[in-house]
Amino acid sequence: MSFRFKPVSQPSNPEVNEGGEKDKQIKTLDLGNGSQILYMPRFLSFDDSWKFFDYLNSHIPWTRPTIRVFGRSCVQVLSLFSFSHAEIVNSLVSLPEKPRDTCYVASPGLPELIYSGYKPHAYSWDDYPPLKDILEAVHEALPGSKFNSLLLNRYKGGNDNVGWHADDEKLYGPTPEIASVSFGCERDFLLKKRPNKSSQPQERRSDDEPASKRSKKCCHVDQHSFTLKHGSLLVMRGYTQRDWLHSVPKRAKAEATRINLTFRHVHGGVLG
Ligand SMILES: O=C(O)CCC(=O)C(=O)O
Ligand SMILES: [Fe+2]
Repeated sequence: MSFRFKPVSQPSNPEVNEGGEKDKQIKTLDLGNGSQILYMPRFLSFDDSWKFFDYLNSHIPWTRPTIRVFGRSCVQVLSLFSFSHAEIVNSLVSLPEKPRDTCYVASPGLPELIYSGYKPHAYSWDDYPPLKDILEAVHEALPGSKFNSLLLNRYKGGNDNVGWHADDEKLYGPTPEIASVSFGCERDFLLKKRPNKSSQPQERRSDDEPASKRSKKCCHVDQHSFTLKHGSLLVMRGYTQRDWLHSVPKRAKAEATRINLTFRHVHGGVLG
């Protein structure tokens, strides 16, 4: 199964902030010190994006890894030896290890991905042809980039989320480029600067300003937020994974499902 579709084309000058036509809009955000974000709200058309959403929702082998924990009070856990084997087994409950469904797709011969202590099975692109169509569109929009792996996330409502983290695993190299395509329910994507180890404020600050104002100024440039739209593409580049954290927080009002694809390049495989 493969979809024919037209990616919304890129404006001739991708450096232009909020380029001419609404369809072709690209926003670039320079985070400083060699980190950049690029955002195309209408990367794929509305209708194609719903086709992809329906396909992915029903065909991807989504899993939500669980951990088995003893479902009694902590005090009782301390005296586990007083329970029979059957009692212990009956008391085990499964808790979600990740608050969202995930799946991993990768080209053959790549080093295994291990993240947050979890080693996902690597599925093949050939099993899910529409993923190859989306990959092709991403490559077309980002000339010179080459992605060979994909982490998929499904958020089945406002409780599903991803906490603050950076995708800074060694196998992505020192300056990973991550291309993130979103379908379905809009969710907030937050970025915040990692604490500066030297703890020296980088901005000039005026000491006769009230402290509340100073901290407001400081936090303003150290945090950014995007509402990731259906069919959008967000790219994290340069040192974003080294210097910034990102998250998709819980949102009580986001009742519908969102599917997100994050394309990455793993070093050291057949494709190098
Ligand atoms: O869902 C998103 O937009 C972000 C997902 C993410 O950060 C990840 O998979 O590492
Ligand atoms: Fe991430």
